[in-house]
Amino acid sequence: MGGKCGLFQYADGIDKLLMLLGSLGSIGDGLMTPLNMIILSSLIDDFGTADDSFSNKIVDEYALKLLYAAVGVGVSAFIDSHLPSSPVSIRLWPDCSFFLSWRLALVSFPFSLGFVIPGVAFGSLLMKLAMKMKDTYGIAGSIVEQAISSIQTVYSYVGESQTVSRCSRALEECMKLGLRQGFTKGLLIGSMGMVYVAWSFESWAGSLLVANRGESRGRVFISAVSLVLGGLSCIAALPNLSIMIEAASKIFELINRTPEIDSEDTKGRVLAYVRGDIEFKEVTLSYPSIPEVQVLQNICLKVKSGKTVGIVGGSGSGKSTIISLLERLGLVNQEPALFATSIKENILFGNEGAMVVEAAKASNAHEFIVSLPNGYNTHVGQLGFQLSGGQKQRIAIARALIKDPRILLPDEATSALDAESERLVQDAIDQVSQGRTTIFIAHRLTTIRKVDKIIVLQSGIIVETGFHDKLMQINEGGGGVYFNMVKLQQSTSRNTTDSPYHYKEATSYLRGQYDNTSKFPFFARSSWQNSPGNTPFSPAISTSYAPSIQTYSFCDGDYEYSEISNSTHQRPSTWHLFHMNAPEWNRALLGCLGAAIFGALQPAFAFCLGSVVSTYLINDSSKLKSEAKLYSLMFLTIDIISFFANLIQHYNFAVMGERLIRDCGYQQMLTWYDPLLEIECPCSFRFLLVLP
Ligand SMILES: Nc1ncnc2c1ncn2[C@@H]1O[C@H](COP(=O)(O)OP(=O)(O)OP(=O)(O)O)[C@@H](O)[C@H]1O
Repeated sequence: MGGKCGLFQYADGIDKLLMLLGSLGSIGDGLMTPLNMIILSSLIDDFGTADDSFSNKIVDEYALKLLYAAVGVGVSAFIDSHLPSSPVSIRLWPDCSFFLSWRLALVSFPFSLGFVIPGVAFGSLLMKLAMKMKDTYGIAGSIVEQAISSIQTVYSYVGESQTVSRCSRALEECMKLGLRQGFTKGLLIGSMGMVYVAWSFESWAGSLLVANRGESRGRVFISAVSLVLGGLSCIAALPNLSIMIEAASKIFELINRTPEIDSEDTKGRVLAYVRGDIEFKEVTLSYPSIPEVQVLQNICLKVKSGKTVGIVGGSGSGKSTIISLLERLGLVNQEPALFATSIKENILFGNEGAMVVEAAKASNAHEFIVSLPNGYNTHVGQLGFQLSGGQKQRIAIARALIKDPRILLPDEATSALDAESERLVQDAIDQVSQGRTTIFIAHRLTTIRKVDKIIVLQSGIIVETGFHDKLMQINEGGGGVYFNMVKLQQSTSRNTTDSPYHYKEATSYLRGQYDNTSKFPFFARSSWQNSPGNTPFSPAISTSYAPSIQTYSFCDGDYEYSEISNSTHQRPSTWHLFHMNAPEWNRALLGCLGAAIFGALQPAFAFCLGSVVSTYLINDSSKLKSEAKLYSLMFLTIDIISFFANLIQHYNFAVMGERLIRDCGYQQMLTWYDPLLEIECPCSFRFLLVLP
């Protein structure tokens, strides 16, 4: 344990001292109940043999003993680790029962295991179910998360019903697991009723020991109490122990992991000055996931410091792979990732105290930044969603520039932009690439006409090299690869400009097709134009729809919708909420019934337990035995009732809870389509009704 691989491998001296103090405290804390038990056993004996001499003096004596025990335990508990049940106390319970009455402890020991075994078995089953449920809820959650983060795409492809049904399928799976979990929980807590079986046996066996063997009444009774409590402590502590061991092994696995590429490794050559010359010498590369495919084959490429190179080629030809091999040198991605902070912080990333405005001016970003209400302090939002693609790219260029890289690698930086943004970004790149080695990847071949060298890639092989005019002159068999790419792009761009079929119309057409067939009322009114989700992008259109907003309620599996004012919506009446809960009434009643029965068993159990103590004090041994038998039978009856009461209670509440979670999740999916509505989800009221 204390060795290099043990549980305490990362503990220093202070940690070990604290753990030692904690352990000592734990021993003291664990002594509390056995000490009390020993004191109480004497008290019961003295009470049983009491005559008129059972005076205040004896009472004072026991009160003082208990006070001393309490002070000692209080001090120990203060320095204890405060685990719900420390291993020390578990260890002391059985010791105490053996000390008080070894015969009873010996014969009753199997009964203690009787409720430890089902506890451990059902407990681990519950744990497995909980892990499965976590994964399944994770799937449902990721569907929602993905849909929300790409809400515009979901809208424009009319993917609402598909997304809702995917999410509800995942939630159905969660519900099935939840029901199994409820049933197992019922079995687990029901099987805890084995504690009554232990009581049943111990009160009967104890009566025999008192009547036939003349054992001390107090010691026999308290020995039985210790045995039961010892078993219960085991059950309470086992999950803690297993969680501790499991957590420790996972943490150590993480700490001990040796990454293949260690970014903190100081070995290797550190260049004092990067001139900017790049050379690929017969580079061949395969990705580990597909080792048989050579993504780059025998690449030889020389770029002199300060020169510009353009890499072109079809999709999957290996352009980005070349750039990936050169990363960390000043990269401008296709989709630049901005951080959810201000523009200034984004530009400064990795280089505090640099000239932000100069970098923004050089990247053509200054003008648009100062036109924003908060200028350089404008928050760009998560991943920069509050900025246009071109604006993001110009900020990314400023960020790259601020590091003053010798090598700049713009990866299709202008591929997703309109003509005006493309011009601004291209100007920025042209400006900042002056005096730096720059390797462009561009799908729009017009952007690399002026570069010093163009590399044409096909399936990871360089098939042509040269500047634009030279490559355009290759005319073998209908032209070279680059020549054909340029021609194809020219004709495609002409066709696109001539086409009257615009994106918005295409989208409206697409939605119209689906809207007619949609089975959800939501989608019937959910057109591109009046969609509240579309508001930020088309305010003029959406305001004309604003006064009338629709909402939905989920009732007996059917959707109702009604028009309400967007400013006022009434809170539903309590009766209405009860009515909405109608499908759950029978489950709620059964669950409450189970809970009430189990609750009622506790006073019955307390009565039986108290009666057993009184019975042990009877001097007539045959009466003692017959009464003890009666209470023994009563404990058994309590056990059986408790098992079924718990099963009924936990299963029915699980059914109810899981249905509510499913419905709420489902309702949530419908609600988030309309960010403006802020409908209070009716199911949340149902939750509130259930939770108390
Ligand atoms: N991480 C990876 N694991 C396995 N294969 C990969 C990985 N990244 C890329 N590839 C494969 O390597 C090949 C080259 O990919 P690469 O991204 O370099 O092409 P590209 O020319 O940049 O394509 P595009 O123009 O579409 O971005 C492709 O066949 C791709 O499927």
